[in-house]
Amino acid sequence: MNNGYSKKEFEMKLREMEYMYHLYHPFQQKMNSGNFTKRQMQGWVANRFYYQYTIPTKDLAIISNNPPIEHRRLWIQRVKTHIKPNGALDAWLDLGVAVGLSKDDLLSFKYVLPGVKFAIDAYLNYTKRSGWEESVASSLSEMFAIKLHKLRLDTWPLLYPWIDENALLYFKKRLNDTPKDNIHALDIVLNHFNTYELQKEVFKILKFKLDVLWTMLDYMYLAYELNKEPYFNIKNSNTKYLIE
Ligand SMILES: O=C(O)c1cc(C(=O)O)c2c(n1)C(=O)C(=O)c1cc(C(=O)O)[nH]c1-2
Repeated sequence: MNNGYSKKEFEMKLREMEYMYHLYHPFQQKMNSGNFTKRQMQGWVANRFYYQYTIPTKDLAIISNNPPIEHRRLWIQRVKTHIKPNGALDAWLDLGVAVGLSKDDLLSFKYVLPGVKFAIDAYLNYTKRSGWEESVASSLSEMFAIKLHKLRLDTWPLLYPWIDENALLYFKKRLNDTPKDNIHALDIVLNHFNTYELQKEVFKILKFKLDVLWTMLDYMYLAYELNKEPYFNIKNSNTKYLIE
């Protein structure tokens, strides 16, 4: 074992960590079962937009940490798929409009809860100060996202018929791009982290990322399920995180 897991075993161990994925968070489970109110859907879409918006910045931070040219070439594609015209970010803005928000609402980030922002910023800051291979490892939670994107595409038209089906394009796009992104990221991680000590580090990194995703939903649950947004108990606090 001191020599580390084989690539196959290592990948299996990483995939086993799926049980902590935000798929199993009660807020996400409520969304998946079709029981979200319109306000909860709006809250999720507006808060998640900050994640979407940060992802390409995070990918540029990875590139700024000097991966070899062949990896830079591939990694820059991730940035492009998100920020190009009619790319993933535009698709998420369309989703926002379909759930009753304006693009300006999303781009102002006025509904982003502080706890959600702190969690996402922690991810971005991690990639700014870590080696590029470590940061690539932190993207691996995306291996588990494919199931979620597919589930939303399959079930939302029935569960949430008030959302225009064309606005689900974001999930279609990610279903197309995520498998390619995952193969590249996993290839880097499996090759680079090739001793037990290094592999143990990757388990910690992936757990950190799972914590980021779970924590985002904790704060949304507090605000949109339990109605305890920041300063909720303070009279005249004039809180601006709530969506009417
Ligand atoms: O809807 C989801 O549950 C989900 C999760 C994740 C993830 O696990 O980080 C990503 C995405 N979606 C996603 O759409 C996306 O573009 C993405 C990029 C990354 C990353 O860390 O580089 N994660 C995710």
